[in-house]
Amino acid sequence: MTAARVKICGITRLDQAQHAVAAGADAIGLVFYPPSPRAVTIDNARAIARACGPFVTSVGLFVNAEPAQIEQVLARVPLQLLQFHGDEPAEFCEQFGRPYLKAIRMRPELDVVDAISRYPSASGILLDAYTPGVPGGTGETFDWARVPAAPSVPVVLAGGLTPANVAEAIIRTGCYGVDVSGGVEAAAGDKDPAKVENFIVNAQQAHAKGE
Ligand SMILES: O=C(O)c1ccccc1N[C@@H]1O[C@H](COP(=O)(O)O)[C@@H](O)[C@H]1O
Repeated sequence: MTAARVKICGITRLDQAQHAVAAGADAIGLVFYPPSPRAVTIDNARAIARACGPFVTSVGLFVNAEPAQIEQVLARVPLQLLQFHGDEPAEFCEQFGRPYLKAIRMRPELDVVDAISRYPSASGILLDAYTPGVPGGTGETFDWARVPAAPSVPVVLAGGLTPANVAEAIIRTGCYGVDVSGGVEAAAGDKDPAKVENFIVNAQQAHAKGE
C-alpha cells in the first residue's frame, strides 16, 4: 500500500510552493477563482508551476469558470491536473482534454456513490464539506463515515483538514489522498511552513499506522 498523497492548495507564493515541495507535497493547488483570497494571477501561477518541476503535480482550481478563462490559463500555465470545484457536469470537465478532479460537496442529503458515478472520466473525486453559499476553502469538516469504503475512483479527502486531524482522517477513510488549504495557513493565502511540514509528516505516518 502506498502512502496517502498530499496536495497543498491555495499556494500564492513561489517560496511557499518550493517549501511545500521540499517538505514532500505531491501536488500544489493554484486557485483561479477571483473571489478567493488565495486567487493567483496567470503570471504568478506560471512561475510557481514551473518552479515545482515535472514530478510534482500542479493543479488548477476553477469554480464555474467560463471555458475561455480556463483555456487562457492552460495556454500559459503548465498544469497537470484540473480541479473543478463548482457545479460543472462531466461534459464540461472533459472538454479541455486534461485529467481532472471533480470536487463534490457533501450536502447532508447527497447520495455520494451516485454523485461519484456521474464523473466516470474523472481521474479522482475530491470530497469536501458543504457550506451553503461558499464553494470551498471553508475550513469545515464533514462526517468521514460518509466516504465510500470501496469507491470506483481515487478519493481525495478535503475540508477542514489540519496537522492535528489528518492522520485520523486517513486512517478512518482509507482515502487515496488529502487536500488542505486553510489548515496549514497563518492567514488566508499565506502558508505557515511549520504547519505544512507537520501536515505532510503526519499524513505519511498515518499511513504507516494504518497498514
Ligand atoms: O481555497 C480556496 O480559497 C477555495 C476557493 C473556492 C473553492 C475551493 C477552494 N479550496 C478548496 O477547498 C477545499 C477545502 O479547503 P480547506 O482545507 O477546508 O480550507 C480544498 O479542496 C481546497 O482545495
